[in-house]
Amino acid sequence: MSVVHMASSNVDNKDDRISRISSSIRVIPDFPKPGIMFQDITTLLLDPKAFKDTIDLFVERYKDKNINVVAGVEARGFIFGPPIALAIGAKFVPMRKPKKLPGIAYTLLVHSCNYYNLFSYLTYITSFSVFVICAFVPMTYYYTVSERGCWEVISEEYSLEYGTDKIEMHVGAVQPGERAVVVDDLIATGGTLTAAINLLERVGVEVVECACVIELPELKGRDRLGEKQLFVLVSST
Ligand SMILES: O=P(O)(O)OC[C@H]1O[C@H](OP(=O)(O)OP(=O)(O)O)[C@H](O)[C@@H]1O
Ligand SMILES: Nc1ncnc2[nH]cnc12
Repeated sequence: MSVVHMASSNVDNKDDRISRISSSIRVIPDFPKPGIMFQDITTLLLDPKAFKDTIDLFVERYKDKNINVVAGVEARGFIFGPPIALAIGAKFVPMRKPKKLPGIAYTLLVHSCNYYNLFSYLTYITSFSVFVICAFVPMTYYYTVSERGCWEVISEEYSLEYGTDKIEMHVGAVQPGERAVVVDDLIATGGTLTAAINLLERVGVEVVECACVIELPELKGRDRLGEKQLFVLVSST
């Protein structure tokens, strides 16, 4: 296995926590596709000191910045985001992969995909009508009149180093004017973080910064974020 050396990026080079974090990340060549040097953070999680140092460095940066929301991108942002959110007294908002969050649009979609022949179609029409009367109307009332907004899901598509994907968020999870940090394990092309920023900004949230453990500078994800600040602990060289 070839070793990719990591160098500290945004944080103080003299902080010896960085070298421990850096050396705890395993690099796996040709995964999941030939040519990809996969940065595997599962080995960082096996080292409690490196894991704690990682969280501490983010907490030190964000604890006095009046952050209300830590948004974590599925899946690996769900590992680093929650401990940061708890430590700085912010809420954690999961940005999920498609069809994981309950929402009106997906309930209808799932029903329409399951009916193929005429009998089933009639059954579908009947069940759909019952669904509209029994569920849709109260649900619409629930999220428009009650102002909870919990059922509305918004999504953004994005391209990756090795494919395309989509992330989704519940609209009612955040409020206009709240201040957010978006957390993920790694920035490559910047597509994922850009999609997360777009989702939050569409509902009026101020994205203060993005925070990642690892940056792959060759893929120029930082450029894709434009003016948005990016804080990373280690950078591949
Ligand atoms: O900067 P980008 O080019 O957008 O790539 C970075 C994203 O890629 C990885 O996730 P992946 O999509 O592989 O999903 P996973 O965490 O569910 O494995 C990583 O955890 C980031 O979320
Ligand atoms: N090289 C890489 N290693 C780990 N996760 C990634 N996501 C996108 N590129 C990646």
